[in-house]
Amino acid sequence: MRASVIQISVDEGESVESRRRRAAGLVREQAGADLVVLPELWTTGAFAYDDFGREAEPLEGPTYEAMAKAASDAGVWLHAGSIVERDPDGPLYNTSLVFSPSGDLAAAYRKIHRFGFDKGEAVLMGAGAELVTVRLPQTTLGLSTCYDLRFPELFRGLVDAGAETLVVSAGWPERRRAHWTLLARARAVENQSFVVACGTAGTHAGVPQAGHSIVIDPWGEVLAEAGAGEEVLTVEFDPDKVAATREQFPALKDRMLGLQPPLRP
Ligand SMILES: O=C(O)CCC(=O)C(=O)O
Repeated sequence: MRASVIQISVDEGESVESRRRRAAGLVREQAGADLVVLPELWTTGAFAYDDFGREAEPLEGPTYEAMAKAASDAGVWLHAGSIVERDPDGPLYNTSLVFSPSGDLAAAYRKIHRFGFDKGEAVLMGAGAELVTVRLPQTTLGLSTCYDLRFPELFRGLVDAGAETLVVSAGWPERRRAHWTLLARARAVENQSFVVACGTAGTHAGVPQAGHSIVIDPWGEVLAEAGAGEEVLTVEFDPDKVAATREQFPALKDRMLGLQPPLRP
């Protein structure tokens, strides 16, 4: 299986419209890949909180249109990263879109863990409530977005729902790059799954982005890692390695579910 991870640069100097055109062009160039992945909020930038309201779009808005067409032009499964979704009956959401090679929407995932504590995304957006997996011919994807990476129970839930390849679409800041790499590898090892983690390059809203998109196998080995700048990371991997790893080292079978807190403090 071949995956292309598009670590696009998100900088204020470029308009959203121009970046959308460029992203669509980069997706088209990946014809022949099985899976193409874009990062979180690459239209506005994950930290451009002031732009969220202005750039919010309905689910089937301009980014949806451009990405559906790019997926079908390239004939690839496309995780199109996330958009600021304006729900007509509710708040804004940080919503990831996955398209099939015919350009149909296969899944939408609303980010569950919002970043910012008591500001930014955490107050500007609503929280998703549903885990989302997507069945591809070669593997089952489990979807997550950026800050979700810090919450291992979300990934366990995805694995319980059948995920074998955990996709992390992110706009992770350079300041915490060490956490990004460490947590991505931990999620791969503990879940005996591939991790395909796609971040952004560039600087927006004064926040330099980490880049360093990374693809990790179920044993925790790094198959490919990007640098800091804009880059398309292309990697081949064997999806059967998930079943083989889980069989050879069946740690997931030793889970002790329903542990109780201590009886005495
Ligand atoms: O958890 C982090 O350090 C970064 C999270 C983040 O930037 C986000 O979720 O947008």
